[in-house]
Amino acid sequence: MGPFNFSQACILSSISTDMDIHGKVAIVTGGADGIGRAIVEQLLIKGAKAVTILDVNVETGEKTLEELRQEYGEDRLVFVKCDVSEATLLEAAFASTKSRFGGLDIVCNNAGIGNEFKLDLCVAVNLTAVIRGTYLAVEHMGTKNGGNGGVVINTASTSGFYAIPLSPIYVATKHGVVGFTRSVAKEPMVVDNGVRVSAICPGVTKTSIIDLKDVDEKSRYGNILRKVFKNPQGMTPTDVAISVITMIEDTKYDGSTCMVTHKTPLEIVDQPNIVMT
Ligand SMILES: NC(=O)c1ccc[n+]([C@@H]2O[C@H](COP(=O)([O-])OP(=O)(O)OC[C@H]3O[C@@H](n4cnc5c(N)ncnc54)[C@H](O)[C@@H]3O)[C@@H](O)[C@H]2O)c1
Ligand SMILES: CCCCC[C@H](O)/C=C/C=C\C/C=C\C/C=C\CCCC(=O)O
Repeated sequence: MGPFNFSQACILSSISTDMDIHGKVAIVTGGADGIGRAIVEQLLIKGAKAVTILDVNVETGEKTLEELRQEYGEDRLVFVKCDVSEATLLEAAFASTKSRFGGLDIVCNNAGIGNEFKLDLCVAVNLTAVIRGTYLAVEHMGTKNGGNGGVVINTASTSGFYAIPLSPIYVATKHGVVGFTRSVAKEPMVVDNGVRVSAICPGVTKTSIIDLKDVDEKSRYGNILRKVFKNPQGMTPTDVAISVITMIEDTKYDGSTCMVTHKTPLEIVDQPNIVMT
């Protein structure tokens, strides 16, 4: 008898099928702007019945709501002001989405900030809220909880795979999302509830986050980081969102952490083959 192997012990017990987004209900955190907004739009293009945007930025959220409603219809989109770092607000937003639309099928835990000089907030938004949002998704979509199962896509980053000496805290949160996603995707309680969990790990993407506007001039490396991100080569938010849609639809991506950059198309990044004994 060989050594105990956690991965083998957690063999997936349910067989999942590809998802048709048409008619589905989704939540996208950080959906007011950038990559989140592009995910919302791609879900609507794919025929989602309804999408709830959760975002802390009311001005941008309402503008996005107005613009996307004009394009895709009044009844398919809701904006809920929600700071994802506040557990009670996040819980309430999941509950209200489910009761309003009669179900929930897709959750994109995407909200994030680039300002690592606010340590507690950076961890709360980029990591803790992703963990909480994943378990809320299981609670609301799980087959053992009266749901139909569903898909969770967490937004990590290519910086979830390697070191960036000027941004250790941001990088730590993204490594956290990668490790959490790989693990929770195989957690028996999650698998048995028919919920597929994966992470998208984009490289540099042209959004407001890379302006690092709220980073204090006096913070260490703040100005250098702003220079690094000035006129970068990078993807558009829509490039990333199209990859997210592929991951939602195709069960090939279940439990995966996938990189996409302006140089490489969507690609599964496997964890090192280390057997825990
Ligand atoms: N842009 C990039 O180069 C890049 C690369 C890799 C990963 N990412 C990740 O992609 C995700 C989306 O970032 P983006 O580039 O679209 O940035 P963005 O700033 O354009 O969008 C982020 C959205 O999240 C919202 N948000 C921030 N804090 C929040 C909170 N506490 N509660 C609710 N909403 C909140 C913002 O208001 C904004 O609408 C983030 O997790 C980011 O770390 C971005
Ligand atoms: C190189 C600086 C990394 C800065 C991180 C910063 O604090 C936060 C940035 C926020 C958003 C950008 C998101 C991800 C960056 C992803 C990859 C960086 C790739 C840099 C490179 O390899 O050139």
